Amino acid sequence: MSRLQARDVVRSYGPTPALRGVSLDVADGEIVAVTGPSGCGKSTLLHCLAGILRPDEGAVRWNGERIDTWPEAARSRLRRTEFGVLFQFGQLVPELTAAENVALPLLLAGTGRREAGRAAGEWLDRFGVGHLADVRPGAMSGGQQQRCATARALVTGPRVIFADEPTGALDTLSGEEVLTQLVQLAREQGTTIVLVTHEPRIAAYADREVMLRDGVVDPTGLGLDETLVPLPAAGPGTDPR
Ligand SMILES: Nc1ncnc2c1ncn2[C@@H]1O[C@H](COP(=O)(O)OP(=O)(O)OP(=O)(O)O)[C@@H](O)[C@H]1O
Repeated sequence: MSRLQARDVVRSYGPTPALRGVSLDVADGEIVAVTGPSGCGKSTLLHCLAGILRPDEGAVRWNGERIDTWPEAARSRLRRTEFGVLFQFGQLVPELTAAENVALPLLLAGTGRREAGRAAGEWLDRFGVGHLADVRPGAMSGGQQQRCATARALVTGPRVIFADEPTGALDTLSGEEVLTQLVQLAREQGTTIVLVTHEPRIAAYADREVMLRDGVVDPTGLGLDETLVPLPAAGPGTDPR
């Protein structure tokens, strides 16, 4: 079943069109990579799906309900509960320790301090950074910060993780390690992932790749201009039989 759906989504920034009519269905537990060249609208689509941006036209549905028409407070609540977001730079709160950062979404959702602390420790352990529980982001490597940020995105048990180039700031090895862990944990819990990336190696972790080009889904899926794709020869005299 497709629990997350975009229908004919159009979005511009002033005079600049970013999405020119994108439809996408994401099934429960599916891992979808959104790829395409720089500026093709990947981040805008992710932000529209996650309820961060509102489309100018079209609809975004979650569980069959239109969320793009919800007021900001309701969309923001959705992002604290059923949705989780993860960006290129983990955006950890610099004044808080790793454990406090990971516990934060739970505390905001009303979980008690003790339970939030316990869950934060458990998630930091799962990402191999339990020993950094009392360390602040400034004293961690980029990879360690991103592991903490990933733990924070998963701690509330979201149904969908929206990740925008989540490993883009890391070297290849650290990036793939973080991603492997994210994908493995998501698969264990049946969490859906919508992942924006321009790296084919990263996209290969997904079940499916959706390629955008100039604000629309590329029907060739190859990033090629359809008019340049050679068609099989046809017509009189060209029948290969
Ligand atoms: N805040 C903004 N203000 C004005 N134009 C914007 C803004 N954000 C994006 N755009 C424009 O919208 C289009 C789509 O941008 P978007 O960031 O969605 O693409 P992208 O595929 O994610 O790009 P990249 O891979 O470079 O991050 C681009 O032409 C971009 O310049």
